[in-house]
Amino acid sequence: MTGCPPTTSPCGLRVQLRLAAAVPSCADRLAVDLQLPGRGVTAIFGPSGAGKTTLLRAIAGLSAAQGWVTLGGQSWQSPQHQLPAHRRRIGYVFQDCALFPHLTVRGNLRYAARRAGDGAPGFDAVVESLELGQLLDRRPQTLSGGERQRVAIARALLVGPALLLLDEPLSALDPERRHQLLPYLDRLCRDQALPVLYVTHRVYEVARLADYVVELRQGRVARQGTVRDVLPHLRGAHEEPGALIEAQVVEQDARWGLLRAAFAGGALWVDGRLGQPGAYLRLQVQARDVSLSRDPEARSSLLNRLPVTVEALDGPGDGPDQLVRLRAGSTPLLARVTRRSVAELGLCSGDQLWAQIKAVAVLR
Ligand SMILES: Nc1ncnc2c1ncn2[C@@H]1O[C@H](COP(=O)(O)OP(=O)(O)OP(=O)(O)O)[C@@H](O)[C@H]1O
Repeated sequence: MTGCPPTTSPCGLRVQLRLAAAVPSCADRLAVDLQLPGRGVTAIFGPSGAGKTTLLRAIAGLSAAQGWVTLGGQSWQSPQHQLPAHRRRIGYVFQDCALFPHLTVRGNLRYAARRAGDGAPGFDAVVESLELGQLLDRRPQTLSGGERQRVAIARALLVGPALLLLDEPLSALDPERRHQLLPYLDRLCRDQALPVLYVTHRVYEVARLADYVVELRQGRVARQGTVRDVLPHLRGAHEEPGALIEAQVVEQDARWGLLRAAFAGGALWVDGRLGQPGAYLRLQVQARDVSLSRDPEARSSLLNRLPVTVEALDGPGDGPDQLVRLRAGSTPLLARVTRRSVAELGLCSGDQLWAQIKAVAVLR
């Protein structure tokens, strides 16, 4: 990183930070230069040890990183001054949520509400939005993991933060509870007119929640951009890579229980129970659910076929499969096919093909 001050943007979160390694001969633990949107969810994605928590703590002023942090044109940190952590108007939800065990849920929330700054949401509104009314008289140790996380998120919101930091808020939960909490998080993040940084190492959570993505590796930014552009490049442990399509429902087929959702690269039929005409849907198509054909007339049981252009072929790995990067219009898509099929179809970048899509998940 250079020693130059970043150009400040009137809105958005500007972060240019460096945190030296404990061992002087080693590379910095963190060195990032980010210009992030002023609202919506930015996923901070990366494997264990990539520096995700280190980045959040540095932005919060909880570790002695050097550089600049500016939010909405207001400087929180520069080489000349450092706003202390408690004056940064941050709501921070940790992996293990750390509620006060001697206080009830109400007591925990009231404690946060007393620290509320100007423009903080009201107690009742937050309790309602996270459906905590039935839990107010309970103590944290009597709550499920998902309920505790909802309380922790409510507590962070009650402070009236200018920035919300969520550090793997679902990681301590089993898959079912994770699934239950995701809609709360989704709604909450969309309702807030503030930037949310959401740390995760799960591609599914990125696809579900994020607008913008920063991929970290070894304390450096490996990739950043809109979720649509970055998602097909993310590899989570035991997760199939895939692409994200933002589409609008343009037709309802009541007879067969289907909806047609259109986007710049074409249209897809999806489960008719998952939306209404006119609704905007976020769709995920996994690489293993996409096959390729050169024949525009190929008869098949698959309803969804899109004209695509081959953008690139990922290098073959150890196994028999290969990932083919495609574009449907301007929308990235990904197909997993066998290396044998790549050879038999003679696939090269620039080729125009048909993508046949076996399954489309409606994320929201
Ligand atoms: N207090 C510390 N002192 C020195 N090194 C640390 C400290 N805390 C973390 N590290 C190291 O910094 C690197 C980044 O750690 P960090 O906790 O930010 O990763 P992470 O991406 O959040 O990982 P995880 O997903 O496992 O939580 C790791 O190599 C870690 O061992």
